[in-house]
Amino acid sequence: MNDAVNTPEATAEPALILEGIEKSYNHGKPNEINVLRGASARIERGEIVGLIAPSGAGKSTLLQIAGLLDTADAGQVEIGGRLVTGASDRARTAARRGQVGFVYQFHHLLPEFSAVENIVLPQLAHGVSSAEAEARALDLLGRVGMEARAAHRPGELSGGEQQRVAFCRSLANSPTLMLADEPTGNLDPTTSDTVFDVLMELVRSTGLSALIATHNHELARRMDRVLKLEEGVLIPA
Ligand SMILES: Nc1ncnc2c1ncn2[C@@H]1O[C@H](COP(=O)(O)OP(=O)(O)OP(=O)(O)O)[C@@H](O)[C@H]1O
Repeated sequence: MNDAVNTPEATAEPALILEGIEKSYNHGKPNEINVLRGASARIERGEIVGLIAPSGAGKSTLLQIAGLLDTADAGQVEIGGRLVTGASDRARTAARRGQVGFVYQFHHLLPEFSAVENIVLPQLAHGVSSAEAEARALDLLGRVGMEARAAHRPGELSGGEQQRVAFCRSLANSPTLMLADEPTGNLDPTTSDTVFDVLMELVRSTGLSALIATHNHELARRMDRVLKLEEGVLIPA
């Protein structure tokens, strides 16, 4: 196995710093809801951190802000040592595409393309040559035990296999940080267990940092440490 895909540097800045993140919805209205009330966290390079929270506590909101898909009302986000709060939309988009890989509960793979093509396409959009993109896609598929399924379309794969491909796609452009929102939440418990192991091995073998939200406390315990989102702040679990 080739470990050169994304090796963290010992002296590198933390992968993610969240400082005093606040977020409300329906601001100023009777139904205003203060979801995040000063959430702070620091994820070092190569660290895998679990995020647990009761339903509706604001886990998806937090991940979207950390991944620059949404903006906070207050507080700061730093990715790889760069302060991205207050940066232009263009700079935020560049930081998101270059540094963050997302994994969702549902795979969102393109149904008309094969597994390998689903991982190649984001790289082509990033200016990588097709030969290089295919080599990287096949390397990633090999890491999750899917090399024999590379030519299959999502509809020809099981739910767990589809999710493995989605993990690879999230790493297509060599991010430094993976953000995952219930990455095995739509799978049956046994498959979820196995596929979660595959995800952990993939993250570890590529030296990535990750923040992985799950309702499953057993899965959370497999990570380096766990944060709990409670009353709008992050506390050690
Ligand atoms: N765009 C929005 N407008 C208004 N309220 C919203 C919006 N998005 C989320 N909320 C509310 O903010 C709260 C947090 O939502 P969020 O989706 O972050 O929770 P969650 O912890 O991810 O929940 P779950 O585990 O059930 O997915 C919820 O009460 C939700 O209804």
